[in-house]
This record gives sequence, C-alpha cells and structure tokens, in this order.
Amino acid sequence: MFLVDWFRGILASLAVWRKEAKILFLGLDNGGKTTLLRMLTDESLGQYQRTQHPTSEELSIGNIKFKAFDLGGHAIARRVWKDYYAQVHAVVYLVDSCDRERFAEAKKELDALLSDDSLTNVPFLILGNKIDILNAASENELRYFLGLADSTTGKGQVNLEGTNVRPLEVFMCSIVRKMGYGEGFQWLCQYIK
Ligand SMILES: Nc1nc2c(ncn2[C@@H]2O[C@H](COP(=O)(O)OP(=O)(O)OP(=O)(O)O)[C@@H](O)[C@H]2O)c(=O)[nH]1
Repeated sequence: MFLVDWFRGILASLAVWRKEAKILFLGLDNGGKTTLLRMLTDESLGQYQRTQHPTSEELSIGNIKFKAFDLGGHAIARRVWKDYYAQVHAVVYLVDSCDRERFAEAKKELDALLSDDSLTNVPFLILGNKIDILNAASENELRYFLGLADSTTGKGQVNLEGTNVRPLEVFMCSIVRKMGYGEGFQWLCQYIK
C-alpha cells in the first residue's frame, strides 16, 4: 500500500505542476507495457490478452497521457505514434530482461528511437522488466547488450540543463512484484519539462 501511494504521489505531483504530459510506452511485444499501464490505473495484476498488432493502448491520469505501442516489425505502429503525438515529453522503453534471444531486436528498435529526429532530447527511461524470474539479465548485462554501457546519464538528481544531453537511464524492475519502476519514474519525472 505504501509503495502504491508513493508511486501515485510521484505521478500526482507531475500532474499538478504540468499542464499536460505525453508519455510513450514503447518496446517489443511481451515486454510488459500493458501490465504497466494497468498497474498505473488500478494496480490489478493478472494475465492480459496479448493485444492485436499493431497495438496501442492509452490511459490518462490527470493531465498525463500514457500511450503504449509495440515495436518490432510494426512499421504501421511507428507511423501511428508519430502521427498521434506531435510532441512527446518522455519515453519509457520496456525490455523483457529474460528474453536474451530478442536483445538484439530490442537494441535495434531502441537505436532507431534514439536517433529519431522527433524524439531529440526527449528523456528515455529504459525498464529491464521481469527481474522476478530467475534467469533475468543483470542491469550490467542489459546495458551491455543494449549498447548503453557508456551512454546513460546517471541516476539520482543529475542536472543536465543547458548541456544538450538527453537524460537516459536503465532501471531494472518487476512490474508484477511492484519493484523498481517507481524509482525509474521518479528519476524520469525530474526531466519532464
Ligand atoms: N514474471 C513476470 N511477468 C511479467 C511481468 N510483467 C509482465 N509480465 C508478463 O509478460 C507478458 C506480457 O506482458 P504484457 O503487459 O502483455 O506485454 P506488452 O508489452 O503489452 O506486450 P503485448 O501484450 O504482446 O502487446 C504477460 O504474460 C505478463 O503477465 C513481470 O514483472 N514479471
């Protein structure tokens, strides 16, 4: 209960002082986007129907709009999210940290996003999800395979204003166990302007 309230508090404080924020949840299918969206609304857990491709889901909390899209061979989805949001305030990129076979695909999609002109300087929170599973990759392993070993900008309060450096960090989490993503969102919120 405390964790849930704390997490909601982070989002509520963002909603209070911002007029509007648009946050994209992106990643390959099966990464946990739908589960995270559901968690943000009602903390209800469960198995969700795998959504149809190209898939998108949306929810609003106050003035914050969250929208999730699957990437990976879904050129249509990419076009749709680009059309949908003229401006995105933050990206949450989810990776299944147990699915090593798809790390290369996850990296390819992430690289494409990081070099996308419409997302220049948009903060990126990378969530390595499913760490409750025994064979999950460690944070260092995930950073390595996503090519982020040297490009993350630091956890905690790192002032990047005036530097032209995009805030980028990796946080490991288990959405079903309600672990780790709150810290990630707390980090991200400081950069949502
Ligand atoms: N063990 C574990 N399973 C998780 C976790 N988060 C999500 N899952 C499971 O992973 C599967 C995919 O989760 P979704 O939320 O549907 O993933 P998605 O990114 O929305 O992918 P699609 O539904 O395919 O579009 C589901 O069976 C979830 O229950 C987690 O933290 N730990």
